Amino acid sequence: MNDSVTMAVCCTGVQVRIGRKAVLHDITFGIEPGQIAGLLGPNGAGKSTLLSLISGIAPVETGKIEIFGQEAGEKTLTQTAYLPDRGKLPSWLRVGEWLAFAQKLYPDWDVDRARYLREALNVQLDAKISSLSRGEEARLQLMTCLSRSVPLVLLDEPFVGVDLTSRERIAETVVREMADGSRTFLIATHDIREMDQMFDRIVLIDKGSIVSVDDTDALRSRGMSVETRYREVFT
Ligand SMILES: Nc1ncnc2c1ncn2[C@@H]1O[C@H](COP(=O)(O)OP(=O)(O)OP(=O)(O)O)[C@@H](O)[C@H]1O
Repeated sequence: MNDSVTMAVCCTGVQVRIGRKAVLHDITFGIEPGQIAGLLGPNGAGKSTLLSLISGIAPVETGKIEIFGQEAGEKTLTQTAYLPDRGKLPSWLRVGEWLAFAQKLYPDWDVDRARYLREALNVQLDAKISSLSRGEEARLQLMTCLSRSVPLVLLDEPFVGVDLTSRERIAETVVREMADGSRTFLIATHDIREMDQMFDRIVLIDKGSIVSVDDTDALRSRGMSVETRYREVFT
């Protein structure tokens, strides 16, 4: 970890219990500004729980999470765009109506970027949200999230239900979106192959504990891909 820069995300000793179950244990890691980080691990590892805390919508009870040096919570909501794993869009609206609403809802909405993403992700404006397939709704949700010009983007399983070629196209689109290095991304995903080349850092988590944090340059210099590292740690 580079101590001379203010980290985009800095988690220190974060613990979470849900009921009697310990879900996160002593989570400590950092993501530097401009990095694209993958949060990877098996089902039930604690990825969604951790992302919701980093997003500021759920309170941190034990430990500390800082977003660009500020404690995660209400004040950092304007700095993060969060795509939750089970988010739902208002089904009674048409896509165009939803996007017009989102533009008013989010002061940081970037009209040009939204137009570019709508075309790149092939989002149809006149469809009713209730009539969208799971993959079409996932693309609309991703588009909504990426159209905001916040410095930190948190994506929880952005590709669920999305077919292979769309996934690859979205990965390319997301890369292009990310390429200027001005924004930091933390992405929880099981689609490691499509994202392999994008990650600068991977945070591997299992049973609520961080198992490893690796910079992908260092992995690649050892001849390892993200996938081979994942298999090494988890099998
Ligand atoms: N509301 C809840 N009540 C009880 N247990 C919960 C609750 N939410 C999460 N958990 C438990 O916390 C653990 C972590 O769940 P979480 O959804 O964060 O994992 P995940 O890594 O995102 O999993 P997946 O890859 O399957 O989406 C799981 O064991 C889950 O059963």
